[in-house]
Amino acid sequence: MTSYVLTFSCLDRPGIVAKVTSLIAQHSGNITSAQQFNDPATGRFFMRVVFDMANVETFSASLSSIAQELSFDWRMRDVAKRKRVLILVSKFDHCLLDLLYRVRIGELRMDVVSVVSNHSRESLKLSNLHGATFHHLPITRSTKLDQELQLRNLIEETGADFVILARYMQILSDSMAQWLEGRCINIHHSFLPGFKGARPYHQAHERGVKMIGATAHFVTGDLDEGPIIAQNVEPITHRDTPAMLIAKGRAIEQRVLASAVGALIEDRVFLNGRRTVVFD
Ligand SMILES: Nc1nc2c(c(=O)[nH]1)N[C@@H](CN(C=O)c1ccc(C(=O)N[C@@H](CCC(=O)O)C(=O)O)cc1)CN2
Repeated sequence: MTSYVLTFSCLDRPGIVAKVTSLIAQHSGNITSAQQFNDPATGRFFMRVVFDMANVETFSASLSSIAQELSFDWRMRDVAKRKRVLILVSKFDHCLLDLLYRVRIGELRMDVVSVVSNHSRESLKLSNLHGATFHHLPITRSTKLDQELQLRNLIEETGADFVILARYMQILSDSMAQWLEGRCINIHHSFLPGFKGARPYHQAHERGVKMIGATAHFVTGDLDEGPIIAQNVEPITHRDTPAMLIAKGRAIEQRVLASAVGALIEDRVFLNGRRTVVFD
């Protein structure tokens, strides 16, 4: 018996759940988890179903015809098939190392196919990458498009399902962001929409806020504007200098990114226009 996760979304109407769950039962499947959301704002319906089934081929064929009838966009995969992830990092490696540690202890069940940086491995003092290959792709304003072409080739060669910007401090071009639509996420070191840009902790200190946070979001051509997947905050005080905010922020960034990556690789995240649906 194999465990599968099926995710789909479509325009909402009566009978969708009944059709899909009956089809699973007709093919001797056993549903072990089911979550759904009807968005009154967009009229869209979202569902994630995990089920055990011996022979999925005939089920998949029948589901295709229902999908055509209900014009829904669906994906299904064997739960045991691990997602392949490429991680981009610049100078600060705390989010990268946290993800690699969570993979090593089995918390994040994914394969890190490559770690890519615009800085050299020596300058990053990156010792143990737990088996992931490292690629140094330097970038300047004049070499940006060439560098992005190298990055595209690497993403294709490694068969990465997702790209994670784990404090990668270069802005991806519109064409690169478009090519990676729905499969590239970034950890921004502020509670968006506040303090976009490269130096959010200094902006936060300047503004005198009493909470700082971090935001994991899909990457789009609009800087720090992509659909949000996860956020978290922590209180700070007038005693916190920008350097102390940067230090306090590391742990927030790490847990917010890990939460978003976990949801992504378990197919619990749906794009819903400028927003997301994230099932527990
Ligand atoms: N197309 C996108 N690319 C990136 C996004 C995004 O949302 N869309 N997020 C950034 C990450 N980021 C904040 O989270 C960020 C990174 C870099 C900058 C910035 O101004 N960079 C300067 C250069 C800075 C440097 O060299 O240190 C620049 O590129 O001119 C702002 C925000 C990752 N990419």
